[in-house]
Amino acid sequence: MSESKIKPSAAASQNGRQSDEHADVIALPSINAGIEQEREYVAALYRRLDQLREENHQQLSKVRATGAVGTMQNISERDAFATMYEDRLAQLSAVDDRLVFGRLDLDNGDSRYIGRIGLTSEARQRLMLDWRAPEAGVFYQATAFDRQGVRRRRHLMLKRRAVQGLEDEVLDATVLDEGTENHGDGALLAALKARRTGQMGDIVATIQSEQDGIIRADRSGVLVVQGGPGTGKTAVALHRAAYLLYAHRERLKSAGVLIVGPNSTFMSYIERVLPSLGETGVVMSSLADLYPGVRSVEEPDPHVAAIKGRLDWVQIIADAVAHRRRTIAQPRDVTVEGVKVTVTPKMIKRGIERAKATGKPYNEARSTFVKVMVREIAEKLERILQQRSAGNDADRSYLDEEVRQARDVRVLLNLCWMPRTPQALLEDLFSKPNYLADVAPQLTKDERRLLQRSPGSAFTIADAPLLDEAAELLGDLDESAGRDEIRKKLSREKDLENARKAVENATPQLEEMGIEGFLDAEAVANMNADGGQRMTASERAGVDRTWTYGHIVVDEAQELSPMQWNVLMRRCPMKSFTAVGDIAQGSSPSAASSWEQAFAPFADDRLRVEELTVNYRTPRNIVELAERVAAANGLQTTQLRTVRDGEYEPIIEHYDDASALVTAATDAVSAEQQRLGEGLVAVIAPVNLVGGIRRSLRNTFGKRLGAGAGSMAQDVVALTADEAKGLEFDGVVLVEPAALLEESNGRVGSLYVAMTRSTQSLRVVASRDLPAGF
Ligand SMILES: Nc1ncnc2c1ncn2[C@@H]1O[C@H](COP(=O)(O)OP(=O)(O)OP(=O)(O)O)[C@@H](O)[C@H]1O
Repeated sequence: MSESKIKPSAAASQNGRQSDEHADVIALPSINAGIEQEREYVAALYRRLDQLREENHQQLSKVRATGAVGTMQNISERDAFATMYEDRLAQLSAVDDRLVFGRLDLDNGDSRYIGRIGLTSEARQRLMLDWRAPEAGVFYQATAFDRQGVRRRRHLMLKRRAVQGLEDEVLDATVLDEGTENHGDGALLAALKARRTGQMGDIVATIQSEQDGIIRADRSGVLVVQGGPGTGKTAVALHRAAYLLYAHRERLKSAGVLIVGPNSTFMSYIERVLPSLGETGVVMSSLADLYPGVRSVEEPDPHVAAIKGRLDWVQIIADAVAHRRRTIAQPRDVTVEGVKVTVTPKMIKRGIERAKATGKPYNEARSTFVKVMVREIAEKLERILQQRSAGNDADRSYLDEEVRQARDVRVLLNLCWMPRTPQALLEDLFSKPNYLADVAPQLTKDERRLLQRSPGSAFTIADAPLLDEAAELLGDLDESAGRDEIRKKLSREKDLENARKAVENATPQLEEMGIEGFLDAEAVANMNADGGQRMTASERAGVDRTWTYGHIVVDEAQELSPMQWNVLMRRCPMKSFTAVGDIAQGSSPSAASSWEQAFAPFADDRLRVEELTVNYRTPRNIVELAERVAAANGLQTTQLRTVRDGEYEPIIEHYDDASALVTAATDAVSAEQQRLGEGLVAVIAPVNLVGGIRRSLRNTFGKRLGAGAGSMAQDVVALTADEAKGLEFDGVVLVEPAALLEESNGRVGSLYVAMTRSTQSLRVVASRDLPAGF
């Protein structure tokens, strides 16, 4: 370990709050410290961060240098520790930007700094609290009416590592007499007005009290966060994931947390938030990736998506699987080694019943069926052979294998109990109309016709939950899978035991390095599993369909179909969920009309609904327009309070000719960029126009045209209303709202979503009459 010590700053020593006897004790600046003293303290925090990094780095090099020698246990311990140091290094780097953001001064004279992670000095003096620690909660919760022992809350506003400003909220008036000034909510406003980058940022410095209550809410049951656009639902959901990982690290680190969002653009948009909060081990999945191993495409027909979303499929798939098992109507002869053996319907029925009685999934039970049938046929064959050889008792132990290999037998057993993959089962269902008709009487003839498609068609997002359901009932195709499971379980128990010992041995040293609680036996064992392939829990969970998570966070939850919920419920049998969304923004064909309805089949008694009511994103003038349009088209929205009035009035441009729209949209982007000075501008357009608009934007803006949510360097994007879901931009150009309304079959949800994506300005470009409410 390095010998460097953090020296108290001159300024900090002068105010004398802490003794200077120990070289590595850092004195806290006094309550009326100015920016210079805070800078000194912040610099000391960064020195400690750098020191920890250096120590981790050295440990990692040391561990790596030991090479692959020693016992298996030594090697797996070494790998586990290497992974741990790598993870810790990644965490220490990810929190570098704006490491600390707050300070609390309390009635009892104590001061606490609040930051992205907890830090202590080498002498175990607490330097900074993790924002998720129980004692840090008052930073977000204290108000002038309910001070909770807080005299003053100070926001430290950093750019990277540099303190750029301070903002004080004095909750105890006597502090004002000590010369401190009181300010409003400048830190929040500065965050809200900041230029958007195409990547969501964290809000850890300015979480509001209603949001904090949700973030720290109990883990059990289903917590639904209902809120209009821009109320911080996504932000709250991600901070809650980070909070739960901190508060329940033991359990969640090994089981993992899954975050589900609507599409891959959205997943990339939010992917940096958790690392910036010091958390890297979560699994992110869009609805398209719900079934590991199958990359599904959009479902082109919304009617088909609606049909496939119904919970009826649980029964349909069960019947479809059962239908693949059948007896024979008449006895059948099979030839083994030139001898004819008659297989009766009764024998097959007995075999099926015995296999079903194992309670195993279809493919796994099939091996019992095969075993039983092979034995019965072999016995019959043996009797025939005995008769032929007049009771001569030859060794006939080879007969089972002969029977198993016989072509006739294989054909017959496959006919009665065909091994099936989920993909093949679904392909059959959708390409064989009679099969579907047999097993899906719940669907009308027209509905079944809509589902028909040719074999080999790509699987769609709406198929993923059906594949999952089928996989659950079919089980593993590989007959040795059961044995593998047992082997894996035994070796895991051994891994866990080894890991426990390793962690115990290393704990004192780790604590000194500030890695307390960062590692548990379960996590080490996971790293050791899979033949030394170092997979973390999240990596394993992401590829394993049967993995069950400790908690699942679902964004845009109003869009999920009952079948999609069905998959997620299976992935978290504890039913520990955070689902955030807005019923009014629902646009998918299976969108829920109430949260109670969405969860009724799964968790109705464990449902808690919390509401967020302040729109932090969109200025008042744009929100009012969006709410007017929603109301005029029959959509009930909750009235939102807004934080800002809006500097720019919405502009509406009308063109006589639809052919002018592409150029008009391109010009509108330039006009918005001029109006805003700088910023990320998105064109949100009907599906049939967006391609042409992209081409035109490419001609005008070249490389500045970005894909997805945009980026710092790419400040122009063009998206459909669906793609824009959950994203935000400094300026929005909305093209032909009447067509946006039409393409979602008159449901105004998508148009409402599109209108509320802007943080600054909105410009509408239209050739047709505007929908009611404009
Ligand atoms: N407490 C806060 N401090 C700073 N910014 C905040 C805060 N709460 C929300 N925001 C910002 O408001 C914007 C909207 O947040 P978010 O995307 O989480 O809202 P949402 O409710 O999910 O919106 P939508 O339903 O429209 O997609 C984001 O830029 C977010 O960073």
